[in-house]
Amino acid sequence: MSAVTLSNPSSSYYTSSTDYKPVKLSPLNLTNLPKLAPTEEGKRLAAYAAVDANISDSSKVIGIGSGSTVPYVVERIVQQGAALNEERVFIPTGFQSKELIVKNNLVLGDVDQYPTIDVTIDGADEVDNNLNAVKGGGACHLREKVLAEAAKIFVIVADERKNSKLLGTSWTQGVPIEVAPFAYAKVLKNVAKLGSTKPALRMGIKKAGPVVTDNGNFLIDAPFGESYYRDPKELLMRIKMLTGVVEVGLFCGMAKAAYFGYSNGSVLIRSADGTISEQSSI
Ligand SMILES: O=C(CO)[C@H](O)[C@H](O)COP(=O)(O)O
Repeated sequence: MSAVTLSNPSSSYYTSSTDYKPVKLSPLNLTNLPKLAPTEEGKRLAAYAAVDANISDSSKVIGIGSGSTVPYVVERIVQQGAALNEERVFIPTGFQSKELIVKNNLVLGDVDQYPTIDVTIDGADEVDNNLNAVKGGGACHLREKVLAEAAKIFVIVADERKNSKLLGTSWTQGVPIEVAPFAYAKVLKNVAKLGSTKPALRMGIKKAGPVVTDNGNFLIDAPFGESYYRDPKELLMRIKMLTGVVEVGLFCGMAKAAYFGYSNGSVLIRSADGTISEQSSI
């Protein structure tokens, strides 16, 4: 992979800010890695950059999130070496990440044993300019939120398609809401009253009937108009107050940073303190 520096990125490409002045970080050295399709390349870049910057020798309890970018997170952690990883415990956010941990011979733990996690790295469906995220496209957001909240450092990794100014721009299927099964019809009515356009029970593919989460619950996808996404925290609180709702896939004010991998070989890093950094790769 050749070194790419985005010398003059269009501001709207990355951020709504017109005075886009990224801090340039030293390049990621990724020589001798197999070539991937462009989007996969972006996911791998984001994951590797996030692991390198956030998982150090002193990170002993690590939360592993869900989604298509997370296998690259585990791949990079494994590359840190068996000696370091033998001293670590890995906490999964669901079936997929549990499998990743076990198949890579990492030590499996759970959040009830380790209610304080050093670092959790997770994917997202969409992230806005203020690091608010929609999660739950993979139906794991209850455990994901517990692990994000338990973590001293919570970091999001994704490819460039997830980088938005405002939630609801690219992720149009709505806010994922985990609900107690017997209450789903009532919650559907009540999210509609809150202003959701066409909320729907998420149905299984290759399974008759609704998606059932790892916690035995159902999911509602509740789309909202643009104005609601301008204050995602308010929207989160209003949905969370509905009786029967177990957890809402809006993560507000939780992430320390989001790493977006671009198919041109660069990573954009948005931090909670407002810093925007850019890392190329060689
Ligand atoms: O929140 C999630 C699961 O609940 C995932 O992190 C999110 O859906 C991203 O998945 P992918 O990388 O496969 O698009």
